Parts: sequence; C-alpha cells; structure tokens
Amino acid sequence: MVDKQHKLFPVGMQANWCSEGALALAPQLKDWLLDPGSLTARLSNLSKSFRVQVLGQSVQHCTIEESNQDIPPGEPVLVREVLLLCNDVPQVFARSLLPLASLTGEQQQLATLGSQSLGQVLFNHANLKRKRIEVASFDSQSSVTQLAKELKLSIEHNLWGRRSVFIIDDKPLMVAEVFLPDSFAYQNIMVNA
Ligand SMILES: C=C(O[C@@H]1C=C(C(=O)O)C=C[C@H]1O)C(=O)O
Repeated sequence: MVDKQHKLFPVGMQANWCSEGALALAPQLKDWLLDPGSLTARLSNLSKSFRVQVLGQSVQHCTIEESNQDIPPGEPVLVREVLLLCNDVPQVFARSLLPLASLTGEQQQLATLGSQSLGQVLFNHANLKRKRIEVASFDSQSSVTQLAKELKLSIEHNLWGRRSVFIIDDKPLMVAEVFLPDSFAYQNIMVNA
C-alpha cells in the first residue's frame, strides 16, 4: 500500500462517459483515446524517461457513477490514482478501480505495484481482454482540471479521457485515463472545447 498520499488524493474522475461513435474528434486525439494497446508502452517509446507517480491508493466502495456491468455499486475496490510522466512532463492522470475480489492469485501483486505501471503487468498477461473504450471530456470545473492547475499546467481547452474494463484471468478491473494539457495527444491539433 502507499504510505504517503498526495494532498489532492483522491482526485476523482466524474464525467459523462459515452461511446466514441457519438463524438467528432480530431483524428490524432481519437487515435490516442481509442488506442487498444498499452499507454505505458506508447508513452515510453516517445520519451527518454517514463515514470509513474502514485498520487495515492485506498479501499473504497464503488460509486454508482463508476459502477458498470462488471463492477457493481458498493463493490469494495482498491482505488489507485497515478500520473504518467514523460521526461518529467505529466502526460496522463489515471484512476483505476481494482475490485478486492479480483486481487487474488497472480493478481495479488496489483495491490502493491508502487511506481510500477499497472499496464506493464496487464499487457504482459496472456489471459487479458479489454472491453469497449468510452470517452469523455473534462471542463474547467472538473477535479481533473483542478489537478492540472495544481500541477501548474496551462489549461487552454477541455481535457479528454478514456476508460475501459479489463478482464484478467476472468476477473474485472477498470482503468480510466485523462490526457493532461501538455500531452502528446493534443500536440499540433485544434481541440474542440
Ligand atoms: C493500463 C495501463 O496502465 C497505465 C498505468 C496505470 C498505473 O500504473 O496505475 C494506470 C493506467 C494506465 O495509464 C497502460 O499502460 O495502458
């Protein structure tokens, strides 16, 4: 477990998630949002140094807003919030919900990842399925934008994120990621608000 937690933890990630078909997105941004592969691998390949900074993790009950077909409301989950940084630039804020019932067998290690990337473990596992990816935008009032301001990042447009449920060894967990203002996902494009 993480002994010290960032003063902002838990940041949370309230959003109106929708299927990507409902949105007209810039192709480059859409490519990042819908990439079925590992964000860790993609970001690592684009930078000299990649690291995960844990903001905190704690056991909570899954809220109605974050519940889904695989993780019902009230389910005890380990909430893990991290930043993914490339060359010390915060690229992504991620919030993962790991049901305690999924942290069994080989997946016990997911409770004590520390600064190891969750993706590194997930995408190296043979029995992994990723369910559909939903997307959402985060406006100036969102807690994620407040986090970006706390990180002294300049906010010039809404932020965009994605979430999906992974099934590993037939057990669910949910990962949600928001691309922070200086992310590669927004470089050289006009982002609609
Ligand atoms: C799922 C992945 O893992 C990344 C790393 C995370 C972590 O360490 O908590 C959380 C979400 C992802 O951004 C990935 O790399 O695609």
